[in-house]
Amino acid sequence: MCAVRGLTKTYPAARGRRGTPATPEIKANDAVELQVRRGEIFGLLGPNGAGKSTLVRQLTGLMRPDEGTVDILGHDIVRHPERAARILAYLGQESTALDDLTVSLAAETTGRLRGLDVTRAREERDAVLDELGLTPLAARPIRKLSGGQRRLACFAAALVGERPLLVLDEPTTGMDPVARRAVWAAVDRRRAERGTTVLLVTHNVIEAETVLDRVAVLDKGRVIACDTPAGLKEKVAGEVRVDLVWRERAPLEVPEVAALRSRADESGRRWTLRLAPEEARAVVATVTGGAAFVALDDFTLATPSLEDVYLALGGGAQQGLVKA
Ligand SMILES: Nc1ncnc2c1ncn2[C@@H]1O[C@H](COP(=O)(O)OP(=O)(O)OP(=O)(O)O)[C@@H](O)[C@H]1O
Repeated sequence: MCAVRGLTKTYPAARGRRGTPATPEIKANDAVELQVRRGEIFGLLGPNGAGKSTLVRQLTGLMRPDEGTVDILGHDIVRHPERAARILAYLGQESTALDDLTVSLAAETTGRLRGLDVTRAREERDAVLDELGLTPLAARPIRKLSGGQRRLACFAAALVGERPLLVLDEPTTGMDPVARRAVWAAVDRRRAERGTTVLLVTHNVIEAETVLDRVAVLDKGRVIACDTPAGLKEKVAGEVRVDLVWRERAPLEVPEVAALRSRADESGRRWTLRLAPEEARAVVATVTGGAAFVALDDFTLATPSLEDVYLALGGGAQQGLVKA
């Protein structure tokens, strides 16, 4: 469906103007390889600045790579970037030229631009607005909507005049749970009924875990892991996550607690530890008995989530985990 080989993109260095520092060149994508299968919901996960948006802008023909190839449904997108618009729908992070239109007209116009006749464009517009619960907002200009509503309206427009590949860059940012569910239901429905393939950029690992078939983790422009969520989780399967929430503060006067501190990620009253199962048992025994227990508000033990994988991989410290 979509094959990316050796994709490399470097943003050139910029000389600083008066008072502003110069910026060095940045290799935003470094020999990226990806294979997305038909009908798959494929995720691109990675920290800020990992190179996800740069990658999708090249896949969608909006930016030319320095090196490498992008093949989507047999089309060479690097040589023929204009073909991308015929085979994929792209929802970028930025607001679009549609912002000045009403929700209804944005959806209809997108359909018309994609070659639908007026009747068909209006039928699809009405169906998609209804599906996403946007009918009450149909007459409102997109520019005057809330952030989450605007995002949903742009998503709706992207769905009119169906394309076999949907490329969504952080589609649910700013959305409330009802809108998020509507988005994932719409994505799932298209995949089930029409075999639509979805490439999804996200930071939201918890959300991603439930919708993705496979995920590539990007860090500093390179793919450092690519597998199913379950496959990725196996890589940290030896670990258990222990969350300790203290009532007011950690009882550092208890030597066992003080000894744990260097291994904990601290966030307010919460300590998060990633431990081998037997260590986790020992920690639970310590904090649920004696002086530490008095200071403890809550604790949980959990098997690894995709978020743990993301954190384990995100630092780029475990590059040995790459799996093609
Ligand atoms: N137009 C640009 N000029 C110069 N550098 C850029 C440009 N766009 C992005 N970069 C740099 O390239 C790197 C990759 O950026 P990119 O936007 O692709 O990351 P991302 O993974 O999409 O991040 P985020 O999750 O924050 O959206 C970053 O270091 C960024 O600062």
